[in-house]
Amino acid sequence: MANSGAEKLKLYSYWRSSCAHRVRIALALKGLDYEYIPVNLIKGDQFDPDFKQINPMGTVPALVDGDVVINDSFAIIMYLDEKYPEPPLLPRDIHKRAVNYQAMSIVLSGIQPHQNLAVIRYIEEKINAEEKTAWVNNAITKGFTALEKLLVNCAGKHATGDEIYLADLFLAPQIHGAINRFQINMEPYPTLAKCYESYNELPSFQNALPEKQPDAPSTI
Ligand SMILES: N[C@@H](CCC(=O)N[C@@H](CS)C(=O)NCC(=O)O)C(=O)O
Repeated sequence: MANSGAEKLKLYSYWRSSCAHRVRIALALKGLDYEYIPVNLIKGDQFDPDFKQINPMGTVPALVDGDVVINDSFAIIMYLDEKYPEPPLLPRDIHKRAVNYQAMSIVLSGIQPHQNLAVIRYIEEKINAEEKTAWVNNAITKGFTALEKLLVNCAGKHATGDEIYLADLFLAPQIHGAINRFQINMEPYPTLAKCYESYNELPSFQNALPEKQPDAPSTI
C-alpha cells in the first residue's frame, strides 16, 4: 500500500453513488488503503448533523486524511493525485489534459447533478415518475452525445489513449449508472461503450464497482 504506516484514510461513501465510485477508482489506482464509512443516502444519513460537520453540502464522497477533510470527488481526486503522484491521473500533453478536464466537467456538472437523488426525488414528488425518467434520459443523452464527439478521435483503449486518466474515472461510474440504474442504450455511443468494456477488465475498476461495496445489498 502506498500509504502504509500513515493514519488510514477514511472515505465516506454510498455503494451506488457515482461520485463516490470515482474516488474509489482513484484510491485503487493509487494503491491506497482506506476505511469505508457508509452513508446511506436513501435513509437520509447525509442530513445527519454529525455528517454535515464533515460535509455541509450533505453529499458523498468525503475524504478524511488525518486533519484534512476534503469534499467533492474532483477535489478529492486532485488531492490524491498531488499527494500520491504515481500513476499520474493527468497526461503531460496539454491538449490531452484539456480533453480530460472537459470530459470530467461534462460528467461532474453537465450530467450527474441532473440525476442526483435530491433532484430526481423532487421531480417525482412534484410532477411524476415519468417526468423524472424523461429528465434523466435527456441529461444523459445530451452529455453522452457531447462526450462521444469529444472522444471519438482521441480515444484508444481508454478515453484519451491507452493510459488511464482523469476522464476515465468520471466516465466509468457514469456509464455504469446509466446502464444499470437508468437503462440507457449505449448503441449510439460506440466510443464510450468500448471504453466501458475495457474498464470492466481492470481490477482497480472492478473492485470499485457499486455491487462490490460493503454497504451494497446482497441482491441487486
Ligand atoms: N460535485 C459533487 C457532487 C456530490 C453529490 O451530488 N453526491 C451525491 C451522490 S453521487 C449525493 O450525495 N447525493 C445526496 C442527495 O442528493 O441527497 C462531487 O462530485 O462529489
